Amino acid sequence: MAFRLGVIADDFTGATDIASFLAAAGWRVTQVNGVPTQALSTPADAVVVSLKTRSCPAQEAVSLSLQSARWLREQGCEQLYFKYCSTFDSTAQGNIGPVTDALLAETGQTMAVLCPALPVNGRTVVHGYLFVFDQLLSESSLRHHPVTPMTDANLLRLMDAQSAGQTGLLPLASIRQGQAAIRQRLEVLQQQGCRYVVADTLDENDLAALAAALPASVLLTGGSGLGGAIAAHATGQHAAAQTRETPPRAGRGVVLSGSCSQMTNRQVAWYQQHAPARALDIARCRQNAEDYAREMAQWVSAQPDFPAPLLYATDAPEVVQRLRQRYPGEDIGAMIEACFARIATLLCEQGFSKFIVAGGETSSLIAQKLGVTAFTLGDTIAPGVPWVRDLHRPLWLALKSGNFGTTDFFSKAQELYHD
Ligand SMILES: Nc1ncnc2c1ncn2[C@@H]1O[C@H](COP(=O)(O)OP(=O)(O)O)[C@@H](O)[C@H]1O
Ligand SMILES: O=C(O)[C@@H](O)C(=O)COP(=O)(O)O
Repeated sequence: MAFRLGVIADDFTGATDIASFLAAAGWRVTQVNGVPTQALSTPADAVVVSLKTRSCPAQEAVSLSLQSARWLREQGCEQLYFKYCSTFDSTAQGNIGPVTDALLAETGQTMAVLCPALPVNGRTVVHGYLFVFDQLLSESSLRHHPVTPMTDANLLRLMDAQSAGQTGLLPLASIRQGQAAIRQRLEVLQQQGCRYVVADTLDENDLAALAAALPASVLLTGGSGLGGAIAAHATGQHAAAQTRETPPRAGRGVVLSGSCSQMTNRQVAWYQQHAPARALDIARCRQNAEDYAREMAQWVSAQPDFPAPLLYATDAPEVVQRLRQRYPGEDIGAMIEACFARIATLLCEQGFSKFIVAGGETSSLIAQKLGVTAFTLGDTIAPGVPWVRDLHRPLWLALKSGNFGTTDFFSKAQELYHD
């Protein structure tokens, strides 16, 4: 069963993000979680594999990405797309570089394009520097990310540091001259020995120009912007008129926030004014994770009058930093993720059917521990954040990337419920 694009996403929020953009262009999208073991059974234009490989050891990320690539190609995928964060979230060791290198070796392609830009959410690339709205990545709140702090905005330097080859630039001037100039520039860079090409991108027109010009011989990597543009180029539509499923009002829900991004801090502060909210006590969680998770799940359960109480670990960068210093050498982030995942599992066992989750790592672990193996796409709450439903049961999730959505996001998600 041939299909156009096989996407390997390095976290679950990123996967639902790109799936929503591909679907918005009118493509049929199948989204599976983890390396699939069974053959594809439904016709699709794109298949998205969600992994949790952004911050795990590079070898593990490479292995899971290669297994996914092989499965996608066996199923008839024409072109691979490695989806990572629009803010290039990675460490000096990876995992964007090592996974890109492995995929190049696997496909026999000799060049990869790097296009994290997502203009609709303020991510642009100019002269190879990544901006978050009007701030350089390294001056934005992403410099304080608890797991992958981004302290350099130069994508060429970042890629050179974590990969085996050399990176060149496809400048805005070439992109704006159109297909011939783009291809010519790629050839020149190839002759100069570049394996990776950072694409400058300011707006949707630049993404469209790239989508039209990039040859099949180039490995596609980046954010959801280029993915959406490729689908739109194929269908001729940007926003296909489609009605998508939304969660029912009936059934209990919860908001679990494990992101410490600037936007999530605002969203948590806003939502605390509208619903019962409780902060995770990290010290107690550290002492006895199982008992503490049970206590928190009980607290959520004991708020039956509210459609979605909030539990959060979300905090300001200086608090996160202090916590790190207090427990040196401990992976506090992973411990908090595990606590949220346990709470989600306990609530699911009690019949909770709607989970609104903030944070990519947090969302990935929760979806894995809830045993969700495939999603079906629902309505979009904010650009890049759709509701998704477990393909096999009436369990709904809204998996929000740290920095996506407006201040009232958690309420906006619930405004889409249907009677
Ligand atoms: N108060 C806190 N102190 C330290 N780490 C935290 C705290 N709250 C959350 N974290 C961790 O920070 C990380 C946030 O990453 P993630 O869930 O991907 O959010 P984002 O989408 O903002 O990147 C997770 O590993 C989470 O467990
Ligand atoms: O591309 C993006 O920005 C998102 O899809 C994404 O991957 C964000 O990651 P998190 O902020 O860690 O959720």
